[in-house]
Amino acid sequence: MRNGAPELGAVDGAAGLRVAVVASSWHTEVMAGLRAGARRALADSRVADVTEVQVPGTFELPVAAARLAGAGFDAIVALGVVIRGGTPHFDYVCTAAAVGLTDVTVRTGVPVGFGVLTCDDQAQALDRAGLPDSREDKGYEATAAALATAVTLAAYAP
Ligand SMILES: Nc1c(NC[C@H](O)[C@H](O)[C@H](O)CO)[nH]c(=O)[nH]c1=O
Ligand SMILES: CC(=O)[C@@H](O)COP(=O)(O)O
Repeated sequence: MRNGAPELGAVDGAAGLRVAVVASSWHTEVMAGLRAGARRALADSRVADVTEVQVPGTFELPVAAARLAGAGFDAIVALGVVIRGGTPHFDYVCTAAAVGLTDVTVRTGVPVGFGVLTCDDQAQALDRAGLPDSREDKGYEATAAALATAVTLAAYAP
């Protein structure tokens, strides 16, 4: 079950896009799945111009996305994994990432795929990581969303 998400597949018209994938470094097994899912989505859509940037944590995704959005990329994919601990820190990291990435995409007009898992535990994260036993592939989903948005909005250039 994919919770109503659209079917995953190639994005027509995306082949010539210049795309940056920015990934955080926490929770390496889950992150490997998200990054692989993003690469599958890019390959399915025949996107060849791909730049990968790594940051320490999910909190650092917005500043990296902002810098990349100003560097001429057509779409950005932000990948991160935040797993709840014993304090409210989880809420602050997740909110900062969501608000920060939203600000970047709206302010710059560059589509940003939100590939940040915000999970209560490791099992939830693994189930959404696009790994062999995962039910969902959030890395693929976020990438396909960014590509599709970039293609759609190209017709409405500012
Ligand atoms: N707990 C998680 C973090 N925390 C680190 C922050 O993202 C940030 O790097 C730090 O506060 C320094 O600025 N990051 C994740 O990506 N995932 C977590 O579960
Ligand atoms: C989401 C996090 O930052 C997490 O590592 C914090 O764990 P804790 O709340 O136990 O400090």
